[in-house]
Amino acid sequence: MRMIRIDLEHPRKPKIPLAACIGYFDGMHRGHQALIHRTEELAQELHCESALITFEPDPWVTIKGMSPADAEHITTMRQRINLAVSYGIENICILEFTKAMADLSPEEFAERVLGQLNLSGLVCGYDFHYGYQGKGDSETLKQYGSFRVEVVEEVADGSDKISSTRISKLLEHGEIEEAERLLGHPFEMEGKVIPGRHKGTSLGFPTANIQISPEYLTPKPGVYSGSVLIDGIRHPAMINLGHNPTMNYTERLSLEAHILDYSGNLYGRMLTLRFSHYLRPEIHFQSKDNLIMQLEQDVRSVRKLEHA
Ligand SMILES: Cc1cc2nc3c(=O)[nH]c(=O)nc-3n(C[C@H](O)[C@H](O)[C@H](O)COP(=O)(O)O)c2cc1C
Ligand SMILES: Nc1ncnc2c1ncn2[C@@H]1O[C@H](COP(=O)(O)OP(=O)(O)OP(=O)(O)O)[C@@H](O)[C@H]1O
Repeated sequence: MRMIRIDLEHPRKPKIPLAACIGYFDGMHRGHQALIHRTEELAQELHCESALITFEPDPWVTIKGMSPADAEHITTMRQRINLAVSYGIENICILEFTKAMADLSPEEFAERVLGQLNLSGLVCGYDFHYGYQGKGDSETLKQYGSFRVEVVEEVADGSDKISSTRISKLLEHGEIEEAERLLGHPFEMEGKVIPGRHKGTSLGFPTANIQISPEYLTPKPGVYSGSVLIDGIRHPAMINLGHNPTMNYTERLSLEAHILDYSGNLYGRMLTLRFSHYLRPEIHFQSKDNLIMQLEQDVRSVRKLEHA
């Protein structure tokens, strides 16, 4: 995989011709995957490499002045890149999306930004808009670009388009199975394992505490069944996104996982928590023993759901 960073101040031109798709691609859902698939076909047809063009930061941050911490996503930039590569994309082009770039007219954007990319073909969705006030679309791309433009029709599920917004809402309501169906892959949150307060160990349920990237949206707080991949082995896990009211209340939401059938030191490692089912809300128990009884019940639920 090759990373190509594009900005307005330092124009450059990669030597290899590219067939690319363009967008923000939060979640890399089934609609986005349709674009990737078409891009790979086009790359073969035009004898060039495949690429995905995306923006940093989120266009909402640049255009609407939203703070980066308020722009919440299903996937981090790192996950979007890894997913694109896992679906076969060879080059990732990141546009440094400044106010100056956002203010370019559709014609200027096609020339000064896309013109830097040695494009033979460009794939976009039927509703893709770009350029100052979103005035550009696939027709202006055909008009101003010196490459072939392909438009992918709407990928819908039921009567509605599959969209990042639709999937975000499902996650905020804890509807993990439905989110996974529209994503076309499991919902996962990744982060570094940081020290907790060692209360979990005293309960008989040690946990890996995950540093939550500010890039993420907040899924519905509560307890989930899921799994974690460690050294090539997938372990069932029970995940808590909450405030730990019984043992050690924390103001900020904490994300932690008790990994079944695993003992070892995970501090400092990157872990990817895969969410598969919402189990229950977090409960403020009257005693430590009641919490332990509930956690034992949660282990049984996880074993059943994760077939472990
Ligand atoms: C799967 C799971 C479910 C949990 N459910 C609850 C709960 O319902 N109520 C609660 O007060 N704490 C709950 N906790 C939090 C634990 O009580 C405990 O505070 C935490 O695991 C200790 O974290 P530490 O590693 O920072 O010491 C849960 C933890 C896990 C891993
Ligand atoms: N369901 C879909 N069907 C077809 N094309 C889509 C679909 N969802 C997004 N696209 C296209 O994929 C590209 C990347 O989408 P991007 O995430 O930038 O925009 P979006 O339309 O805001 O996505 P979403 O609606 O999922 O938030 C764009 O060209 C967009 O038009």
